[in-house]
Amino acid sequence: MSLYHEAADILEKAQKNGGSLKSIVFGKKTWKTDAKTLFALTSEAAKWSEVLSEVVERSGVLGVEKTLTPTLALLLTHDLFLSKKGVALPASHGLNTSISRHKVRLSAELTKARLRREFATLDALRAHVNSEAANGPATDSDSKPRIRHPRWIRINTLRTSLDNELASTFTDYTKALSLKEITHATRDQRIYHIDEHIPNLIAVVGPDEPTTFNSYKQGKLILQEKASCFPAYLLDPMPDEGDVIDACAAPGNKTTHLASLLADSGSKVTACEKDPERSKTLEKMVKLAGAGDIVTVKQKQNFLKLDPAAKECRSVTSLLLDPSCSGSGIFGRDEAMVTVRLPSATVEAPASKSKKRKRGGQKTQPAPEPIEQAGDAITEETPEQEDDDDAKLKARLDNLSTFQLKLLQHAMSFPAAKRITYSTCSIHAEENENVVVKALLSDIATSQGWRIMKRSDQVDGMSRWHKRGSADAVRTAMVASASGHAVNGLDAGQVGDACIRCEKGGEDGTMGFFVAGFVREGGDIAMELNGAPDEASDADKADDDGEDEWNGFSEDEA
Ligand SMILES: C[S@@+](CC[C@H](N)C(=O)[O-])C[C@H]1O[C@@H](n2cnc3c(N)ncnc32)[C@H](O)[C@@H]1O
Repeated sequence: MSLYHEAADILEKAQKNGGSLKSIVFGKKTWKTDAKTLFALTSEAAKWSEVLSEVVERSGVLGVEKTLTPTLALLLTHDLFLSKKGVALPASHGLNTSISRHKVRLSAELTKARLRREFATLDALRAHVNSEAANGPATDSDSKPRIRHPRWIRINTLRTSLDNELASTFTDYTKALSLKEITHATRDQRIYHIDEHIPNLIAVVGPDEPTTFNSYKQGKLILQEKASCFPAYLLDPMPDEGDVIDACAAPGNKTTHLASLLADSGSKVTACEKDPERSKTLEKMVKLAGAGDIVTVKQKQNFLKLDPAAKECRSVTSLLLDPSCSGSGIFGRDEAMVTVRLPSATVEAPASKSKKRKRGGQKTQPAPEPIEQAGDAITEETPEQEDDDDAKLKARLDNLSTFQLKLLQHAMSFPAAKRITYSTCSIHAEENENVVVKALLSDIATSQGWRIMKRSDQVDGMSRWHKRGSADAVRTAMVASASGHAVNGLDAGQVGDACIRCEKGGEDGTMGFFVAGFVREGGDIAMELNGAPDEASDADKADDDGEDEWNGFSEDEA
């Protein structure tokens, strides 16, 4: 398959499923073309897709060229006019000739498309297209104002304070009283909003790139999605109560958040990270955030192999568990605001309007709606890999949730633990409510008295958060687990209400996210300290066997 056929495949998938280009390209290892080349071409073509679809449709080439699918025509037109190297095929290649012989007609349509948009030169149009891709168009396809995804910035109180930053880094910014002012801001406005749920978190919009701020470079500001701040805040580690483990820690956003919550308390955080490369990033992040005195990084540490009965674990009263997941709740920085719009297959050549036909096996269909992939920088997990079919997705979710449950049960086996948070940036119930219900019904939970942290027992900002877990998903998991209709004496509605969800995109300005808290009343040492519980040994054994381990989507340090 050529570069263009593979690129067409990618764009069609992105357009059909709304998936991210990055995950489609890099989630598959069997491309014939170099993945970077494919990503470069498809992301450029996606940026230009609205203009080029118009050009291809109006030129009528699709009505006369049998070998060209709409997507191939768009890609080839892109390279013909907009790539420095031109079409990456020999001049005699069928695809090249099928587009090149319409160069004059296509060029005229490109000029008309530019003039309709009131740009005097192609360079001016290019600048506009690049800016729209970076910042998002001002309106949706139906001319409604587009919801902007804020940049969420956590003020690192280990190094600075909210007041200091507002008076320095954000001195040119105006305070917005509601998040809506941020999500509906115009592109040139500089505004901040102090979040009403998470202390020391602000939402920002403006033309400046926060990674260029000095405060960011000095570790005073941490770019962290709002939802990603929920787990440490929900865990609510009590100063002087005991120590905390961050079980799956890299790149370290939640680790440094925990450290800031525990500053001056005497309690310590142990951060485990299994992956060697990500361990280095974690170490760097902890240092930059000024959290080195509070956090001990255990590089290359598989959490499942940490012995809960070991002396170093006896003081651990809280655990934060944020394992690898499908990443289905997130969107990638690289494709923020990209719209994939493909030409309609039904367009006919002006000269032969009666000769309507299908091309390249592609079904004739109405012009597809643009798909927005709005997003912001996320560094903790890469976006979801595209699954070709439901069976593959199911298998992947089964694999992930088995691993996630194992980690959660291992966390429950720490003898002095009183609180655990479990979180994913997944939208799938399989990784969320299902795991929670299975964990609550497991032997380790029932024997050690683990319960769900009820909404009424949650820290203020989290009990006020409006979007809760799915009662239906909890009910389904209860029925599947043959537990009847209650867990911990709570019905599905109450367990669902104890779980917290965030929606991907929309007025909340969040990514798709899930978090649940677990508590153990009393929380006293409830087992023999010189022997790990059976579940832990089983987990270790499974890990040794290389089974049920998921390593798929955690490499993103971009
Ligand atoms: C979703 S990311 C964590 C993001 C992190 N909590 C943050 O907020 O920056 C999951 C991490 O867990 C690591 N991981 C996966 N399995 C692990 C295990 N068994 N033990 C320790 N780390 C693990 C992955 O390598 C990955 O870095």
